[in-house]
Amino acid sequence: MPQIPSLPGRGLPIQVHDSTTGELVVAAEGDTATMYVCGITPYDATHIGHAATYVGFDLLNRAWRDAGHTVTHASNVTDVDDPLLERATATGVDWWDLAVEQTALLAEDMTALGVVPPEVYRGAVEAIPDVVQAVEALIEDGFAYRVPVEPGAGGDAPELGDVYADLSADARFGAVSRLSRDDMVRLFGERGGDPERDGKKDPLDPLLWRRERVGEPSWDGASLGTGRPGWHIECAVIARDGLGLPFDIQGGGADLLFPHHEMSTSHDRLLDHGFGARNHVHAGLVAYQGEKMSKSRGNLVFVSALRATGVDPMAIRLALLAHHYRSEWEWTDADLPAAVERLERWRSAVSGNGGPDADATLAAVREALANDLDAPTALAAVDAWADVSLAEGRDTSEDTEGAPGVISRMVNALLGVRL
Ligand SMILES: Nc1ncnc2c1ncn2[C@@H]1O[C@H](COS(=O)(=O)NC(=O)[C@@H](N)CS)[C@@H](O)[C@H]1O
Ligand SMILES: [Zn+2]
Repeated sequence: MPQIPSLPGRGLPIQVHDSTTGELVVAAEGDTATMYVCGITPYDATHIGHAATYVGFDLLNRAWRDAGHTVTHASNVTDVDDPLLERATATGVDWWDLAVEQTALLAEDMTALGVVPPEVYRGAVEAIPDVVQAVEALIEDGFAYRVPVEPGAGGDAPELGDVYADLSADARFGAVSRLSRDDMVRLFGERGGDPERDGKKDPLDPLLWRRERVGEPSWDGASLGTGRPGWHIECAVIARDGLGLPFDIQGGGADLLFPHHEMSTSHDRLLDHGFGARNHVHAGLVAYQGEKMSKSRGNLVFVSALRATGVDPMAIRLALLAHHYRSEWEWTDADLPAAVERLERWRSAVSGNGGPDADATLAAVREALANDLDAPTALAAVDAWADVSLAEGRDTSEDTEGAPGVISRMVNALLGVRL
């Protein structure tokens, strides 16, 4: 757990951009601020896209603490899901070994990048008993139904069928993304859904429990029969159990708004008769070589590969912070040298005993972060302080004794950069 230095004074109430309304909202009203940030599907960890999203939400975590909130941050690892099984099969490795190894690599990379670890962190496999209970409750309430599995499916009592959520039970389905039905069906098909499956009441109905298939891992599903959890219900249950409902922020990259956050919010609404996340916040997707950095495309830049070159991970973090968390941007090989240079400047600027007054810079950084986590503006404020501190022949008589200490503690606590 990285130590977060205390700072003089207190930060402002943090406002973030809510994807549903497109407006700035106060991220947390109460003393305890709660956020669920979706974790990785553990293969191809940790690429720059993952890191940009997690550093983005780490800013919210840190700014919330500076504003006086107690933070409960929950997250998951999707350590069983079709893409993971497919990758394990394609590369001839055991899927569970792959999940364990990649989850450890993510943790190592996040630690190196100074990301504060979540208080609640659960794997899909570990959460299966809770998912089973939730799916049984949804069936009980008439909010879920079964679809017969194809002949030859494995497991006991295959006639029990796969379990799907009945979205018609949720009058507010669609309220999160506000997409057209056509867009929903298209995105659902592109991102792990099965709109064309026969026997479903509605093509958008999402899988809650997939019955055992020959060659696939499966677990005891009590009255559901053996099988494994669907994707969206996993996050709905881990968030509900880890944070309680409603929680303040559901977060992730922009590709999770639909279907994943729409569906998991719908499940929580049905499980808790009305609540889910108060607001939904999404990070812009990072591209590389002209396309979104993604596992399916394989155009990936890995944090661990950059670290292996000996570059300071704090420079990687600064390279990410140079872009607003919601912006879509392209990683280029020039990003890192620019960040290394900035890191070196900041380090030499705080190396003296005194320095220009730090209070105005602290206030400017707090104001920038309170305004939808505007890291680029915050970095510019520190750049300005460093420029004065490093200016040739400047008049050091106005120097404030503790200024460099305030700056380095602030850069650490609020930006997560250790100088
Ligand atoms: N190119 C990218 N730029 C920014 N964020 C990205 C990028 N690719 C993936 N992410 C984000 O990284 C996080 C993990 O992505 S993931 O490994 O595919 N895993 C999942 O989306 C699910 N395990 C969430 S429950 C998600 O929030 C996703 O939106
Ligand atoms: Zn999720």
